[in-house]
Amino acid sequence: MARFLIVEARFYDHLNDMLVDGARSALAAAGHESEVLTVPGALEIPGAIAIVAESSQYDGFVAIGVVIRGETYHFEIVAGESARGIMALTMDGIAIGNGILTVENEEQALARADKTRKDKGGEAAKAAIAMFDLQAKYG
Ligand SMILES: Nc1c(NC[C@H](O)[C@H](O)[C@H](O)CO)[nH]c(=O)[nH]c1=O
Ligand SMILES: CC(=O)[C@@H](O)COP(=O)(O)O
Repeated sequence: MARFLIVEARFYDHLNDMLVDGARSALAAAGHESEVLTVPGALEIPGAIAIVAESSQYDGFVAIGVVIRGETYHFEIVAGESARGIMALTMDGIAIGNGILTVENEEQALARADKTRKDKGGEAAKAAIAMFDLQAKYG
């Protein structure tokens, strides 16, 4: 049994609830514990994981968020930089699954957040577990 922290950017409540539900279900199904930490937006997720990882309290992290394209270049910044930050932490050896949706509209987000459909929260949790398992074997 390992301990995972789900770091969620609570930007769209209903979509977040669905993604977190999928992540928690996948972690529980694999026999792992999970807690949830909420941050304002996807750009805060990598920094939050970096801070909490210093404490060594968790074995892995699941990043959860939703970025929906608006009218400006902001979408590219939030989508790209959150992924870049998470990737950098992954290369530092932190087990992370990236469940930040980067979509054109709410319909796309709903299909991906729903755990009976694309279940991207559950998928990210399974990726975090896979990276944790890899660390346990080779780390
Ligand atoms: N537009 C979205 C954001 N934007 C907010 C940023 O993530 C950040 O919180 C702000 O710039 C302060 O640093 N965040 C999302 O998670 N989703 C969006 O669609
Ligand atoms: C992430 C986004 O693109 C969105 O939330 C921001 O919208 P806008 O570009 O219309 O300010």
